[in-house]
Amino acid sequence: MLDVSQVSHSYAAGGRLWRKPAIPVLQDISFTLEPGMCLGLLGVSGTGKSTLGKIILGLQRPTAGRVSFAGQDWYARDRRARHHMRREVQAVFQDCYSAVNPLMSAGQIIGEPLRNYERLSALEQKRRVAELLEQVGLQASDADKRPAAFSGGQLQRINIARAIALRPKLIVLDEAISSLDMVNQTQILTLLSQLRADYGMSYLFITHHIQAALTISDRMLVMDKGQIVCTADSAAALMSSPHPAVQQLIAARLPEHPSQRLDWSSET
Ligand SMILES: Nc1ncnc2c1ncn2[C@@H]1O[C@H](COP(=O)(O)OP(=O)(O)OP(=O)(O)O)[C@@H](O)[C@H]1O
Repeated sequence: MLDVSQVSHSYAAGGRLWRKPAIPVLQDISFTLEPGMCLGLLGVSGTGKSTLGKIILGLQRPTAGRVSFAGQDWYARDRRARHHMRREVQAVFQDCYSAVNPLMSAGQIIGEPLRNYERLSALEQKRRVAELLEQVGLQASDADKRPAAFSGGQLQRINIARAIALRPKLIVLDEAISSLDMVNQTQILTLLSQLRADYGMSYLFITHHIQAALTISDRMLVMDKGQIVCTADSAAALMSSPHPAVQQLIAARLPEHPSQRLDWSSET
C-alpha cells in the first residue's frame, strides 16, 4: 500500500554570501507498509524520523526517491488528486495543543475533515462527531467544549478522532504519545490498537520510545543518522540487535532497579 523507495533528503543550509552545501538528513530509505499493519519507526532525536514522516504525508518533497501510496506517486500527482490522497493519509502529532485551534470547539475540530470532504447535513455531521467522540472514549456532550477544557490525554483523543473521521487507510503517528504521562500513554496505545482492529487502518508509529513501539508494532525499523540500521519483526529480534543505535534506545528505557527489568529476550 505504502511504498517508500530509495528516499533521500537534504535541507538547504542557507548562507548569506555563498551557498553552503545542503545537509543530508535521509539516505536511501526503502520500505513498504501493508494494509492493516503497524510499522514502528524508531530512533533517537535528530535521526530524521519526522522528516520521513512529513515526506510520507506529502508535506515535504524528498530530494531523491519515490513515495507511492496505493500505486500512485505522491509527488507526481496533480493538485486535485493530491486532495483526494490526503483523505486517505492522516496524521497525529506530538503536540496535541498546537495541533488544534484553541478558538474552535471539539465538535468543530473533529468535524473539520468531514466538512472538507463530505457533504453532510448539520444533523448527520453532529451525529458523526458524537460517534467519533465516543469511539475515542469521550462523551458526545464534549463536542461543545473548547481545547482549554481538556487534559492533554483528552485532547490527543480529539486529535485521534479527527484523524479517523474519514476512515483513512494510513495514519502517521509522529511521537503521538510522547508528551503524555504513562497512564495516558498506555490508554492511548490501547485505543489505537482497538481502532486498528475495528477499521483495519495502517499506522506508521514514529517514536523514540522502544516499549511503546514493541507494544503496538508488527514490524520495527530503527533509524540512525538518516539510515535504516535495523529491521525487526519481533521484540526478540529487536532486542538482540547489536547495533549501537538499538542498544542506545534499549539503554534509555531500562528502569534503574534491576528487578524491574523485563526479559525482552524471551518475547517473540
Ligand atoms: N526544516 C528544516 N530545515 C533544516 N534542517 C532541518 C529541518 N527540519 C529538520 N532539520 C534537521 O534535520 C535533522 C533531522 O530532523 P528530524 O526532525 O527529521 O529528526 P527526528 O528524528 O524526528 O528528531 P526528533 O525526534 O527530535 O524530532 C535534524 O538535524 C534537524 O535539525
